[in-house]
Amino acid sequence: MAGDAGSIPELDQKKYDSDEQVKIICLGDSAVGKSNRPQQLSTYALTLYKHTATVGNKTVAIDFWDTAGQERFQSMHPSYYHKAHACIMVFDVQRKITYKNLANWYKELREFRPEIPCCVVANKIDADLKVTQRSFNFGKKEGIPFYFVSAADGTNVVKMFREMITRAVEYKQNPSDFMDEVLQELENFDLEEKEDPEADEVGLKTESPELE
Ligand SMILES: Nc1nc2c(ncn2[C@@H]2O[C@H](COP(=O)(O)OP(=O)(O)OP(=O)(O)O)[C@@H](O)[C@H]2O)c(=O)[nH]1
Ligand SMILES: [Mg+2]
Repeated sequence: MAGDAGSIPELDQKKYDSDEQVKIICLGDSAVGKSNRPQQLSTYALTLYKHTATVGNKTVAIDFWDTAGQERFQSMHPSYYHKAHACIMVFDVQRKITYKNLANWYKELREFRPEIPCCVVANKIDADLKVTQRSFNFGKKEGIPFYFVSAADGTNVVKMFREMITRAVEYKQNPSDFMDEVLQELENFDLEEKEDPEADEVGLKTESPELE
């Protein structure tokens, strides 16, 4: 695959310029449950979960971007953030450090995407339901929505995804980010096809799981 990355349609981020395509990214430490799958040696650096939803009277295709591996370096490749319309930040209620690290993830997110909607997800509540009585203040000041979730038993998962999809679509229709608009303008001028420089580094996998 190496050397021919420009021909991988999934990695062509131009598609996110069209009205019907939305990109939502997941951030958070390793093993917080972003992908909700048994621990495995990561073969793929990047997985796109594909989903379609109806928002208003429009059908929208959503790509959920999920990575394995890069989180260990506490930093993501800039292309991960590129053109993202919303971000889901996940921590594990059983591991305090993953909650503390949200601040780092949020800082990096805002460097690349200053205005996109985001939320905080407290995952694995099935392991200890008492945590739902605790209050987690991260993001409160900024008004970032917070969800108690169990990816394992499905609690709040569909609700969270639905709300994030709606917010992503709203953001796309009405970006509050001045830089977004400038970049969009610049891209309209850039008529040349370019090779995707980072595509060599990722193994790509796409999946279409049911959200409900
Ligand atoms: N009890 C419980 N375990 C969960 C839940 N979600 C995920 N897990 C478990 O947590 C472990 C890590 O889950 P992953 O989905 O691999 O976590 P990740 O954040 O995608 O990790 P990386 O891909 O390494 O970044 C696995 O053993 C999952 O089975 C949950 O809601 N409840
Ligand atoms: Mg994962």
